[in-house]
Amino acid sequence: MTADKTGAFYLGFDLSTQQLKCLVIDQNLALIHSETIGFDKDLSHYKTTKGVYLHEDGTVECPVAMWLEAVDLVFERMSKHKHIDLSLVRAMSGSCQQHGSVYWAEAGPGLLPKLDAKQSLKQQLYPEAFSRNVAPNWQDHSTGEECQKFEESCGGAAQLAQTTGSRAHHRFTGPQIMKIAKKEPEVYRATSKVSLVSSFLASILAGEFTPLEEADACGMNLYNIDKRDYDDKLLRNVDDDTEALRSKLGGPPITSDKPAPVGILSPYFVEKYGLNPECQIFPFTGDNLATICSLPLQPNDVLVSLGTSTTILLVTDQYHPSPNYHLFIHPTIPRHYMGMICYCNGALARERIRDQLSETHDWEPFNAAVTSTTLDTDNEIACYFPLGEIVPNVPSSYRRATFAKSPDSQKVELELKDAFADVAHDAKNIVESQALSCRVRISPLLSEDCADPSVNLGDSMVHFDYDDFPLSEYKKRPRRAFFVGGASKNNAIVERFAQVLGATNGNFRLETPNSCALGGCYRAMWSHLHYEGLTNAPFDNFLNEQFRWETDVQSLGLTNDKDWQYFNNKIQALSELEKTL
Ligand SMILES: Nc1ncnc2c1ncn2[C@@H]1O[C@H](COP(=O)(O)OP(=O)(O)O)[C@@H](O)[C@H]1O
Ligand SMILES: O=C(CO)[C@@H](O)[C@H](O)COP(=O)(O)O
Repeated sequence: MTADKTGAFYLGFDLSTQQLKCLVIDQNLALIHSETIGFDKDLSHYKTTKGVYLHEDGTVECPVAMWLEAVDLVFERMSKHKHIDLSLVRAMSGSCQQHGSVYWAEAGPGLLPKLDAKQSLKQQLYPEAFSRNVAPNWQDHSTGEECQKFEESCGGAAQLAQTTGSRAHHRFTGPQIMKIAKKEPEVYRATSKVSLVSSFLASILAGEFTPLEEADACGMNLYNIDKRDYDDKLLRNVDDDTEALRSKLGGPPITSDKPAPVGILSPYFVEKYGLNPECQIFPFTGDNLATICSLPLQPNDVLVSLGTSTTILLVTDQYHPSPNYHLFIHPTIPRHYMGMICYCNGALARERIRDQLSETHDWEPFNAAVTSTTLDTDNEIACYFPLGEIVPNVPSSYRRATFAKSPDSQKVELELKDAFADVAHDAKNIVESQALSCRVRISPLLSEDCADPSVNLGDSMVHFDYDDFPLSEYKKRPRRAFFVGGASKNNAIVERFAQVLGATNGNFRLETPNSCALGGCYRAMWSHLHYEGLTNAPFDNFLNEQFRWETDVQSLGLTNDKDWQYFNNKIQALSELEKTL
């Protein structure tokens, strides 16, 4: 398994909420090894619960010293592994939980290049290097006031989304830094630099402070995506002295325009763990952004994650922001964006209906209803939100209706119902309406040339979230759809989603439990080869050619046009139904 001396290894990290993971791939993109440090288990002296400290006021934070220990521990374990020759590692990259921030003291950045391999990272950096011992975590929801201020400062949620790609969110770094500047002014004054978790880890590995990475910086509510610069109006929410804040943020973020290392691996790791002294460190990014780098996703491809929540990630060249989803600059494809739509009611809502059909929690009766060709739901539409929903942004609610086209206009008329004929209808309708909601929300993010010329939807107007659209907007179909997460194992659910989304170039299922760390490996490899002049292929083409299609994905075939068109009829009905929520 050890690569020969002419071979190469690439490392991809994932510093997530509950663990630090490191994956090793070889030059053929084959996974060689995966090492995990679980925070609660391996570093139990920090007494974290699922990697964090939870406080009653909604504050959620992580101990920075724990992350330093985890970095030493992961290398220590890998250096003892007889199948991995760490001297062959050419490059590293990776991802981290998004939005979290690390606060460096005046002395901090200066300590990084002086690390002594005979001592640990923690001994040398903690606590002197930091002005704060803990980093806010993305689950924090203590910044309500700050979020309100952010939205007011630029004219509301829609305007903030227009400028930064997202409306204000508790977890976003700008409101988090604002809270610290306001409630802990002495800490803020003592802070010389602020890192995102991603640039913190890159700084430790490179042995020097490295600026933020632009794609991850879009998760701060501070970065003006159009101007590709921090927005002074938004910075002023945190600090009137915007120049001082820009300096704390480490100057302009690193862009994806041309892959270049943020540094060479710190001699600390070379000496201590036998790594290659020429190993290049490439920018680290947020975990969702790295996930899209784990697949050969090209513009207009979508990744549908059917986990506890449903999350859609897609690559787009369309900057069409909305307060209901997020847009980030793409980490590796210039002039492209990653759209991210997070639904709250995914698997758990489906499970409730499954359990009404089966006391033993068996999916079979649910699946039989979803795939049934005799169960007539043609004129039914419904929403099932046992929890408050993000998309659309509504409180917990259930709505069922039958619908018909009005005889004298293009309008659709609904008749609200308390229940359908039986629960089997709910099973079919929940999967269809969840998928249809995804279809209408991704459409504005797909390129104009994704429109299917063979269909005519007319120009009646429909309303979703903050926008009115002509129905013709929904002629667009994604290129390819990739399904991941727990429910992607279920053929009935995945096939229905595939029909509704109507990808034109195929549907695929993946088994990628480590997708963000894998994305880091691929980014490290491509960046290294590109930087050394060994490839000039753009990231998406490079990965498309190298990707291990036979082993890493299962093709689910093409969507039948008629199956996709069947759902055209329900778009107006869904729009009308959502108006009643
Ligand atoms: N065979 C199945 N059919 C339908 N749903 C399933 C199946 N297996 C798992 N799931 C769903 O997957 C969900 C968990 O997804 P998973 O990706 O493992 O979790 P997470 O997003 O929390 O990492 C469960 O809540 C369950 O509803
Ligand atoms: O906040 C977000 C995305 O906006 C989360 O997706 C976190 O980035 C998740 O981190 P982990 O649970 O993977 O650590």
